[in-house]
Amino acid sequence: MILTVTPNPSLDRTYEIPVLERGAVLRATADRVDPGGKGVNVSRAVAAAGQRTVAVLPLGGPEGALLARLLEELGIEAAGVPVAGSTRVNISVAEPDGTLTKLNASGPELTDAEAEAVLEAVRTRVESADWIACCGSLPRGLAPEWYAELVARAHRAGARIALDTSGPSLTAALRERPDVVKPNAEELAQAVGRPLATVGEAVKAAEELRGLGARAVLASLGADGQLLVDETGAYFGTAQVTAVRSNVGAGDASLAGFLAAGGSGPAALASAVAHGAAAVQLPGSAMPTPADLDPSAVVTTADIPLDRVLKEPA
Ligand SMILES: Nc1ncnc2c1ncn2[C@@H]1O[C@H](COP(=O)(O)OP(=O)(O)O)[C@@H](O)[C@H]1O
Ligand SMILES: O=P(O)(O)OC[C@H]1O[C@](O)(COP(=O)(O)O)[C@@H](O)[C@@H]1O
Repeated sequence: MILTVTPNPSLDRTYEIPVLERGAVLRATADRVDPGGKGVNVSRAVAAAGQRTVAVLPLGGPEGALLARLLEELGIEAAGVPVAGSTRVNISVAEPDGTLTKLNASGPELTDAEAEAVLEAVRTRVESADWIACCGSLPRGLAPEWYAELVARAHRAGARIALDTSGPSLTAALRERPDVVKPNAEELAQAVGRPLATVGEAVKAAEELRGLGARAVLASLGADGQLLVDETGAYFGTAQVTAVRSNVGAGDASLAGFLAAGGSGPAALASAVAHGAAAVQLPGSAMPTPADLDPSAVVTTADIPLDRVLKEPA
């Protein structure tokens, strides 16, 4: 079972509009609402892959009730922790040329007791979890060390941890030796405090995160593919994509693919790349099912193109 933890989940509302004009009244041509937050998306993708998952998340207010209902409709088991504040709504505005503008709310402030209740919900399920994926930003009220505490407690209980977060909460958790961290290029650059222009610079940065405590680093580099750096070496994976429709949640789909394929080594990297490539070809934050995957479009290699200039430097 893959347990996910999303301390700051969301309802993701996507509006499609012809063009985004500041200061104007804009009419949407279509809109949709998806259950969101990075761990929730990982659970959606793991469930779509046909594997068992439980999503631990604080839920509050009418938005929290709707999020719970949407997860139920998808058949995803949610371990909801009731909180006083309302679950946030994040807005994405999608234009026909593929430009996506995102507005993420800060979400409710959690009390110390609510934050502890989330950790407790994890503790009671840790024994049945093959992996615990801890994902996304921390809501107000949680100290930057909250993920570090979660990693430490889960490790003491014998679980493996995948961590997808950024900034101080990533840095603080590294010393507790998470089994895999999944930064995107921007988060990787931020973590090492310098820009990344080539695949080789990204490999160096990932090695630095290992030096700081991460056992393995799965770095997603947007259109440039993905890197896995672990104790056996470094591997690079790419996949051909014909048309990008929405990259919302592509990193979450990748992490789900990685964990669903065992969570280590080049075969798991190939699964991560296949899931990322499939996710960007689907609308909104839709997560790929096995029918959407094209493993034949994926190439992985230990012969890393170190000098390759990143299309999206970070
Ligand atoms: N423009 C793109 N073209 C092809 N693949 C993409 C593109 N954007 C994302 N992907 C795939 O999805 C993965 C995750 O996307 P990325 O943007 O790196 O993560 P995140 O969503 O965490 O920011 C990439 O490593 C890649 O496999
Ligand atoms: O926790 P954060 O960093 O605010 O991000 C939350 C948002 O990220 C998502 O999980 C999507 O991930 P990406 O923005 O990385 O594509 C949305 O479902 C959610 O609205």
